Amino acid sequence: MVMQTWVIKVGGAVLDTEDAAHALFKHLAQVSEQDKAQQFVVVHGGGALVDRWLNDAGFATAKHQGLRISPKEQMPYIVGALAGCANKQLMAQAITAGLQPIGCCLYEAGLLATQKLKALGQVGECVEGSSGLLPAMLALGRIPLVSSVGLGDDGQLFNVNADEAAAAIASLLNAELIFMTDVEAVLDGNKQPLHQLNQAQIEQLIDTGVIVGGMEVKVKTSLRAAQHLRRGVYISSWQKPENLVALLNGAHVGTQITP
Ligand SMILES: Nc1ncnc2c1ncn2[C@@H]1O[C@H](COP(=O)(O)OP(=O)(O)O)[C@@H](O)[C@H]1O
Ligand SMILES: CC(=O)N[C@@H](CCC(=O)OP(=O)(O)O)C(=O)O
Repeated sequence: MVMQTWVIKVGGAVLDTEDAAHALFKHLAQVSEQDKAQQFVVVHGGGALVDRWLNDAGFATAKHQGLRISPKEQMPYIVGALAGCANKQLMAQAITAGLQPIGCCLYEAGLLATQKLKALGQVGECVEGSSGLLPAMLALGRIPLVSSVGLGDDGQLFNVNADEAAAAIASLLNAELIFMTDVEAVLDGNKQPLHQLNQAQIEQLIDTGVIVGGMEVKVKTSLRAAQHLRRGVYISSWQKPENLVALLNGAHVGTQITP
């Protein structure tokens, strides 16, 4: 059987809406049950949880072009929130939805991390590692649930943006890539959904301040991934789990970022 692999990135805000992750995983469980030729890797964020944990610990936190500046002393909280709390809470939702997840971070998935830019502290970017375990997990019929915490070959911990982590994993597996965020689509200046975006349109929307913040990282990462994978990448919302099913069935919902 020729398997089609999907990397589904779920924004961490899904944990702040009761039952949202459970509903999303239930839809995924149904598709898995119906179509054995599709396999899934879920990559998750947790930015909102990191905000709360850092605030509770008395730290100020700031972002530079959508990336959280990550000083070394904040890493225990960042790693705890992402690879600990968010990962395990999502596992719980996946299990009760009927899936058999395996929680892990980028290292087990086959990616190493290196420092992105000195000024950003422990913000990492992915480089290919060795002997990733994702194919083995998938062959066992399990769903890898990957946090965006990275490790360097020198043992340093890194905070990788979860959109970038998902794109790196899609590239590693030559997989289809879907971003499930908290908006149904990328919106234009009049808050209307955009169904398709290419490089020139993206640059124009960023230059005019229509696409900002987390969405700027997401569309830039999507464009790079689409160009590398040589196919469209989708952005849709976990608030509409039926959209995920539609995308897995080849329908066109949300925003398609074209190479
Ligand atoms: N043009 C845009 N269209 C849609 N959302 C946008 C746009 N510009 C900025 N955003 C913001 O980006 C957010 C999604 O990015 P982010 O919070 O990083 O999501 P996630 O946590 O799912 O990765 C939206 O909730 C919205 O506030
Ligand atoms: C470097 C960087 O920005 N890391 C992100 C990782 C989590 C993330 O990306 O979470 P969402 O997908 O929920 O936004 C952060 O610390 O917020």
